[in-house]
Amino acid sequence: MFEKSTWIRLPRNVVVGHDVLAETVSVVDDLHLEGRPLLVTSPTPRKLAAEPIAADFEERGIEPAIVTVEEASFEAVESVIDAAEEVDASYLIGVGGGKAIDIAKMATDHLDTGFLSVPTAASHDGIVSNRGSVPDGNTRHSVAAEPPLAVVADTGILANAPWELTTAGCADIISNYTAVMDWRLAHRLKNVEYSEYAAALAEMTAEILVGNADMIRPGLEESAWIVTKALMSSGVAMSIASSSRPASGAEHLFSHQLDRLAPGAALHGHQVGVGSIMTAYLHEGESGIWTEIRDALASIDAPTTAADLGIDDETVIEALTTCHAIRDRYTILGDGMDERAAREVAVKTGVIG
Ligand SMILES: NC(=O)C1=CN([C@@H]2O[C@H](COP(=O)(O)OP(=O)(O)OC[C@H]3O[C@@H](n4cnc5c(N)ncnc54)[C@H](OP(=O)(O)O)[C@@H]3O)[C@@H](O)[C@H]2O)C=CC1
Ligand SMILES: O=C(CO)COP(=O)(O)O
Ligand SMILES: [Zn+2]
Repeated sequence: MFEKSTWIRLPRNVVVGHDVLAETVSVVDDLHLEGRPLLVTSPTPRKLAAEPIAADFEERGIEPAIVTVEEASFEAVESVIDAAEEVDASYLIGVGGGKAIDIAKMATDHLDTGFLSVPTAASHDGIVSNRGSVPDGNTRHSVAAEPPLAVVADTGILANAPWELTTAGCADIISNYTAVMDWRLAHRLKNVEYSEYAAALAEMTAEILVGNADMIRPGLEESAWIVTKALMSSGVAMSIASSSRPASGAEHLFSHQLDRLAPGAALHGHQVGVGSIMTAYLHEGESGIWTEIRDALASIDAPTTAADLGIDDETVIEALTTCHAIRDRYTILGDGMDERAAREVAVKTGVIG
């Protein structure tokens, strides 16, 4: 008897383009959301986007509340939950980079309300996904969460964000190549649940981005459009899989370990990009796509070496040889890399000197 079932949760509206920030209230109307919104933002995006959105609500006679978070932490999530209860918020709107959006996402999970995602930086694929990532003790990887009810991605704001944030988002997408390689390996060796649709979508997202890498340049809204669509697709792949597997393999384990060993040294996407160069080499060897991944990252000024990340060689080796143990997720790293082997792959790929 066929008993399989799945529940794929996706945003109802994804609005991307020039000046769409001004459509946020209309997006709320289209969701038939009533009551008072709580805007969750951080200092820079507050002026850029949260306050203009608040003004639009006020013009409609709705008095939004705004809470500003300074760092990604569970204390910040708690403060947002308290603020939402205090103002009796009907729904949340995360306005900012990954920090503001993920804190809104995690708080929403607790409050059982919906939230909108208004990214001001195309810095990683959490802007539309059903995954939330707030550092929790030693845990740095994402946990299951509700995807946003809607996403409003203003390409003008995204194009004017610091270029390094956009290249981090690009690198996070490019790393889908190796994430899917690990997912397929885990499925073949360990019978890990696998979705060809989610894998194909995640891989295609990386292929399209790499194929358009030469069109991705600072300050161009067209570039922001390409990157944002890729981040959306990657987030949808995670929602289809109900897992971050389509977008997170050994390259992410490496990055999460760097978050512990060298906190704040580099952006998430940049770390996973460098990790992807090395894990692609582990999967396919000298003649594999590791050089294409490295060259695609280099073509958009994303880091390709430890030095580019501002992380010393020994920390890279320590992360590479220990990161297999931080999560129950089978990857090409198996039960852990030998130090000499780690040094060899890091040197051969040019990641360390
Ligand atoms: N859910 C998921 O799948 C994932 C979630 N994450 C999470 O996302 C966070 C990392 O995302 P990231 O976006 O790098 O972090 P932030 O939200 O901290 O943004 C990075 C920096 O960019 C600034 N900023 C944001 N938008 C703009 C803009 N338009 N113009 C100028 N500056 C801007 C922020 O300002 P300010 O300092 O004022 O905030 C901050 O200094 C982490 O908390 C991580 O845990 C990471 C990967 C995956
Ligand atoms: O960053 C992510 C996907 O790009 C989320 O992956 P993790 O589950 O490894 O945190
Ligand atoms: Zn990522």
